[in-house]
Amino acid sequence: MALDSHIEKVLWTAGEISDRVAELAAEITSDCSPNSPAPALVGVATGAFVFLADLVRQIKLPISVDFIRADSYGAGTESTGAPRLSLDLKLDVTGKHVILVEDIVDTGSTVASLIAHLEKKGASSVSVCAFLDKPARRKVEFRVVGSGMQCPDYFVVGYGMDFAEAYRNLPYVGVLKPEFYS
Ligand SMILES: O=P(O)(O)OC[C@H]1O[C@H](OP(=O)(O)OP(=O)(O)O)[C@H](O)[C@@H]1O
Ligand code: HPA
Ligand SMILES: [Mg+2]
Repeated sequence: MALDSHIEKVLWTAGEISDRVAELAAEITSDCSPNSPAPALVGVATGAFVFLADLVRQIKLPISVDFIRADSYGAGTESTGAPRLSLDLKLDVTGKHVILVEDIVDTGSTVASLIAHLEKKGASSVSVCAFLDKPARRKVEFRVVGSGMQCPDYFVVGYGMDFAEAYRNLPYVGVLKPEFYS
C-alpha cells in the first residue's frame, strides 16, 4: 500500500497498541471508586481522537467525553512552546475529576497549559493519560499518571499523530522516511 511505503520503521503495531490500550482502560476503571462520580475524559484534538475512541469503549464506567484543542506545532516538528487554546469544552467540569487524554506528551507544554486551564474552570482534579510519553524532549515537568508506551526521541506519526496533518489514519505508530519530513 502506498502509505506504508512512506514509513521507515514501525515502533508499535496495531496489535501491540490495542493490548496496551485495554490495560490502560482497565486501570482507569479500577482506579475509580464505585462511590465517587465517574470522571470526564477530555481528548486533546486533533491527535487524541483515535486513542480516545479506543480507550473509552473499554472503560466500564458511566464517563462523560469531550474535546479541547491547543495548537503548538502547526505544520512542523518543533513546538512553538506557547500553545494557543483554539477549542474549549462544551461540558461543565466544575467539581469533576478530569482525565486529559493525549496521543503524545513531548515537551509537555500542551498538557501543562491545558491542566492550568481546566483547573481554572473548576475541575476538582486533572490527571493525564497519554498513549505515548517522550521524556527526552520534556521542557515542562509534570507527572504523566497513565502512559501507554515510552517513546524514543523520534518525531512519530500514526494512531492519530500527524506530520503536516497527514498520516493520522495509520493504524500503527512509526517514523517516516526522511524525504517525507520535508
Ligand atoms: O508536549 P508537546 O510538545 O506540547 O506536544 C504534544 C502535543 O503536540 C501534538 O499536538 P499538535 O499541537 O501538533 O496538534 P494536533 O493534535 O492537532 O496534531 C500532540 O497531539 C500533542 O497534543
Ligand atoms: O512525535 C510527534 N509526532 C506527532 N506530533 C507530535 N507532537 C509532538 N510530538 C509529536
Ligand atoms: Mg495534539
